[in-house]
Amino acid sequence: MKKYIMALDQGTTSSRSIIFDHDGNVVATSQKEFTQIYPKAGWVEHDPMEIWGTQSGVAREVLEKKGIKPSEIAGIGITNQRETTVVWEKSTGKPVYNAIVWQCRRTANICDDLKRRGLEEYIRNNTGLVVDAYFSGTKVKWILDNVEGAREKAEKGELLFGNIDTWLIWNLTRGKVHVTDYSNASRTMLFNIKELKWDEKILKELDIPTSMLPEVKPSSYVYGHTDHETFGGADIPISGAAGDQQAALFGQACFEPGMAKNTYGTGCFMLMNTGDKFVPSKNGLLTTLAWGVDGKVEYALEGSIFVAGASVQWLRDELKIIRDAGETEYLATKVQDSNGVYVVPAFVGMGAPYWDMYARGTIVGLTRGAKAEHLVRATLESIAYQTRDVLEAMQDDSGINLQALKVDGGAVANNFLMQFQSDILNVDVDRPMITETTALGAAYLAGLAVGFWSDKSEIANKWSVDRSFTSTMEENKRAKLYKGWKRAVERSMNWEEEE
Ligand SMILES: Nc1ncnc2c1ncn2[C@@H]1O[C@H](COP(=O)(O)OP(=O)(O)O)[C@@H](O)[C@H]1O
Ligand SMILES: O=P(O)(O)OC[C@H](O)CO
Repeated sequence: MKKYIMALDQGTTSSRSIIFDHDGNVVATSQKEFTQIYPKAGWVEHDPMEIWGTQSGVAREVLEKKGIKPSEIAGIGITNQRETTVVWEKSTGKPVYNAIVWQCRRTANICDDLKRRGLEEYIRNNTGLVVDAYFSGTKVKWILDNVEGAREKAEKGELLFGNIDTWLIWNLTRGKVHVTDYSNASRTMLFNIKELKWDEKILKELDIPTSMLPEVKPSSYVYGHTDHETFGGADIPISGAAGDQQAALFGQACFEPGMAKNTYGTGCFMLMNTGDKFVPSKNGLLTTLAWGVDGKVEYALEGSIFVAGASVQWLRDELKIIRDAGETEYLATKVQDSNGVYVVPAFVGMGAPYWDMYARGTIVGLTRGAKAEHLVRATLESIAYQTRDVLEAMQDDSGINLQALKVDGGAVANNFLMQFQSDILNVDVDRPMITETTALGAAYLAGLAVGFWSDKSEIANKWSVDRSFTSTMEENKRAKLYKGWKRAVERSMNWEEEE
């Protein structure tokens, strides 16, 4: 009897594996951080072999932890940091270069060139995305243009491209399956989300051979089975895949148009389900595919914030003023306010709604009395302010005023942040019982494909709230604080100069 679903959650800073039971409860978790590679300012890479090594390692470890047999797993759901680009050799499975991470800014000049050539509108209308170094398309071009011999091999059909979902499925099946799902495809800037196919015009403009691209499939679908050697003899169906932010939208049961969630991880990503409609944004949001389920695709509006929890890691790893992320809550509440200090964590430029590849981080409002606690508090507050920026854009684009925002991700453990978030939005913030909604969403997608769960309504019934945060801040104060944030953002924009 199959009792469980396994989710593989390959995030920006760690690989996680979580086992869920039929009630959607977490049975066991295993997690491993991996190396962040910063070869130059603004560049970010990962080692694809380390990604595979940590991810397959935690998958085996989580089974061992509870003595669960692979044969008890009904299906595996994959969810992943999106946009991060791997190119590898078809014959050997060897990457030709490190994975270029979504945060990496190295292709800003390729993007500027696309803009100069007047392609911005075409790209926005057909992929739903803004032209930015964030997405995979220009990263693939960079690899083909800069890695010796890569372009010739690609043209001979010897190289494959994939985001992390594709890379993991390729390895789990030992090179048998080269696929992606609609949600991940929609983040490449190469996929036409209206026609649901790879966009020939963009591929031509970026000089990317079609033979490198994975086949695009639904998000709840049996792509293949684990190879015998990967899971000690078991052929487990790999039956779900979605980009981590879309998976979180699914895990939060945001199945109806107008339902939204915000995930606080390395970055912060707010997505609103817009049903079967491609809703264009006039406020700097993205239009993206939420998933392909039940024989159709659904769309979402997205506000992507590049740095959220990562700024807390910066306090820990670079400034060394905290030892662990959890300490920030205590330190932030030791002071009344941020003492006029604003931190704008534009470490890798600014995403929605500003889209400035040349913005860089800044701290403003320092006085002689500014203490470490103020800096910690201002860092947490910056996460909430950025969220307000995208919420305002989203309400305007969708014409829907949110009554409550569902939240999830590692940083929602921080009660100060959640309260300040509600205060600065003047919207209730609902934290669910299970905050591992990214993994849960992937598990649901996988479970639906193999009949472990029957339909979306069965899943929707499992969602329950842990704690609701309601604003207690006066409107005057809210407006004053937010005005200061907008001024601070202006100071950080257009800072880095093109080489
Ligand atoms: N109590 C906390 N307060 C603030 N930030 C936190 C807290 N706990 C974790 N974080 C932040 O949350 C992030 C981890 O969340 P997670 O959802 O695992 O991210 P990801 O999937 O992007 O790797 C880290 O960037 C970390 O700094
Ligand atoms: O790894 P996370 O959770 O920060 O998510 C990264 C996003 O998918 C990038 O688009």
